[in-house]
Amino acid sequence: MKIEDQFKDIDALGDDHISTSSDTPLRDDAFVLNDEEKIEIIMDDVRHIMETLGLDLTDDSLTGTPKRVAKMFVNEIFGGLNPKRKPKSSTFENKYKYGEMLVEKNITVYSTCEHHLLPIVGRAHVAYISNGTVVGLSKMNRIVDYFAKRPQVQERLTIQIVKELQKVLNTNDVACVIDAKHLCVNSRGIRDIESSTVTAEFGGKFKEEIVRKEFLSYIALDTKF
Ligand SMILES: Nc1nc2c(ncn2[C@@H]2O[C@H](COP(=O)(O)OP(=O)(O)OP(=O)(O)O)[C@@H](O)[C@H]2O)c(=O)[nH]1
Ligand SMILES: [Zn+2]
Repeated sequence: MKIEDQFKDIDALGDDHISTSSDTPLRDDAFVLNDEEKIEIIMDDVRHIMETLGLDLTDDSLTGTPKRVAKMFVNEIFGGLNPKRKPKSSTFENKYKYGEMLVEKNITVYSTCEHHLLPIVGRAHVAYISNGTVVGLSKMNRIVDYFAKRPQVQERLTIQIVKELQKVLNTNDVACVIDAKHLCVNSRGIRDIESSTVTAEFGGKFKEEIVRKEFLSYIALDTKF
């Protein structure tokens, strides 16, 4: 597929092409290969890593691992790199004139640290104040999951979720707090199993102290996983 054609696809999905610092750093040719082609190449790469480590890939427990890992990378844990997987967010008119903030808390986050390719596991709490548009609740879970399914740093994940919801809801009044454990900190390196990381992005009215405090009061008791 020609690069211009890929961009047509992405345009159809409503992605911006002016890359900003909160965008995942992608190469210009990121979508030249299709998913099947990527799986074939990654399979060879994983096999190479395993053989270099001295593993015997003829063992019946190991023989399927390269293909399994390649499929998992492309279709699952890094599936959110492909804009074709971006969830379509159904929105509705706020006919009932609900004027307070809506908070969806304890959204499960499974992501992958882009520095070590180890899991990030936690909870996202998302809030918005309607500007006349309402989004289906599950779409917020789907947006969190879509951006989580990329190599990530937690700061960028938090910002990407807020920016996407601001676009979907046509308002700046969106906030997200994520509390997550990074296995690169918990299971290796410093091996601090207790620590977790909190990141926050407050847009529009959520920058006002009183609004921010209300949001934080709703989630305060639930930052657990
Ligand atoms: N800011 C930020 N840092 C992260 C995130 N995930 C992992 N890191 C950090 O990225 C850093 C990478 O630092 P390096 O010194 O290159 O890696 P390292 O030698 O494996 O470091 P140690 O983990 O301290 O052993 C580490 O300090 C990680 O804890 C994240 O989401 N945000
Ligand atoms: Zn890491």
